Amino acid sequence: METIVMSHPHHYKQESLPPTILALGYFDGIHIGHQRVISTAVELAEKAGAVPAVMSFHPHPSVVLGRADQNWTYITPLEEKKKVLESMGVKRFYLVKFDHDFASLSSKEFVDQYIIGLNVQHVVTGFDFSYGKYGKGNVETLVKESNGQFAQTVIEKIEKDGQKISSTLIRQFLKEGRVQEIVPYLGRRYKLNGTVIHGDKRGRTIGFPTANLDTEEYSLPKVGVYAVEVSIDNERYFAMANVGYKPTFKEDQKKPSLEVHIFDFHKEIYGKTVSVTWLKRIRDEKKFSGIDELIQQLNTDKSKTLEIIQTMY
Ligand SMILES: Cc1cc2nc3c(=O)[nH]c(=O)nc-3n(C[C@H](O)[C@H](O)[C@H](O)COP(=O)(O)O)c2cc1C
Ligand SMILES: Nc1ncnc2c1ncn2[C@@H]1O[C@H](COP(=O)(O)OP(=O)(O)OP(=O)(O)O)[C@@H](O)[C@H]1O
Repeated sequence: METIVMSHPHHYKQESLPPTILALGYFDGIHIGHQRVISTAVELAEKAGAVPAVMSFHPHPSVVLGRADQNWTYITPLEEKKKVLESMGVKRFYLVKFDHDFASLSSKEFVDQYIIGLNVQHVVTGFDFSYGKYGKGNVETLVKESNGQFAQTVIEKIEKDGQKISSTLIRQFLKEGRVQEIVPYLGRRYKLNGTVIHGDKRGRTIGFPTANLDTEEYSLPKVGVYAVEVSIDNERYFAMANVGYKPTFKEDQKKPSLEVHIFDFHKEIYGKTVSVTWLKRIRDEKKFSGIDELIQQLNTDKSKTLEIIQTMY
C-alpha cells in the first residue's frame, strides 16, 4: 500500500493516475461500520479494474479543534491503521494533514482541492459522513460539489443492539473496561502495542516479574486487572495485565501505566515490542496494606486468568 501525505494548500493533480475508488472517513478503530465502507470500495475497485484507495485525516480533528484534552489517544494509531487497511486490500492511502487551515476549507474547496485531481471514479462513505468547514458537507452535497464527476455509494447505518457502531462507542467500552463486549463492534479483539521500558524492578523480587510497557498513542482500558494474551517476536503467551497507578507502592504517579506478567516466561525483553490482546477484566486495582497481601491477590488473579483462558480457547 502506498501512502500519499497531503498537506495544505493542496493541488494534487496527476493526469497519469489510474481510475480510483475512494473510501472517505477518519476511521479510528476500523470497526465493523468502517470495514463495510472500506471493503465496499475494495470490491467496487476489483469489479472495475480500478485502484482501491482510502482518504483519512491526521491528527484526529478533536485534538486539533481543541475538543479533546491533551491526552487524546487512538483505538488505531496511524501505523496500526495503515496495517489494517493494507490487510483489507487497500492499495493507496491518502493521508490528509488535519490542521486549522484544512479545517477552514469550505466543503466545495475540499472536493476541488483534495479529490478532483485524484481521478476518482466513485466515492464510498457512510451515511453520516460530513466534511468541510463546520462539517457542512454531507452525502447529499458530495457528488453535486464535484459537478457529477464521480459516482457515489452510501453505506447505510450499521447498528448492533440498536446502537450505531462507532469509534465513540468503542472508546466508551474501553473507558468502562468492557473489553470483551468490544469484539462484536470492532470485529476483532482490542489489541495494542507497547515497548518494554524499565520499571522499578520490584516485580521480580515478589515473584511476579512484569514487563512495563510504553503504549504511546494507544487508548488504555479502564484502570484494573485483566486477562490478556501477548505476542512477542511472533510467539504467543498468556499473561495478566495491570492498568493503573500501583497505589500500594506509589502516591504520585500521574498517568496510569500498563504492565504485564507473562506466565512461564523469563526472557530479557527490554526495548522489544509486545502486543497485548485484551480478553477480560478481572477486578479493580487496590491499595494493599503490604506486599504479602498483594502477592496473595496476584496468585488469585493468576488462577482466575487461567480459568478465563480455558473457557476461551
Ligand atoms: C496482574 C497484576 C495486578 C496488580 N494489581 C495491583 C494492585 O491491585 N494494586 C497495586 O498497588 N499494584 C498492583 N500491581 C502492580 C504491582 O504493584 C507491581 O507489579 C509491582 O510493584 C512491580 O512494579 P515494577 O514492575 O515497576 O517493579 C499489579 C500487577 C500485576 C501484574
Ligand atoms: N456504523 C456505521 N455504519 C455505516 N457507516 C459508518 C458507521 N460508522 C462510521 N461510518 C462511516 O465511516 C466513515 C468514517 O466515519 P468516522 O470515522 O466518523 O466513524 P465513527 O465511528 O462514526 O466515529 P465517531 O464515533 O468518532 O463519530 C464515514 O464515512 C462514516 O459515515
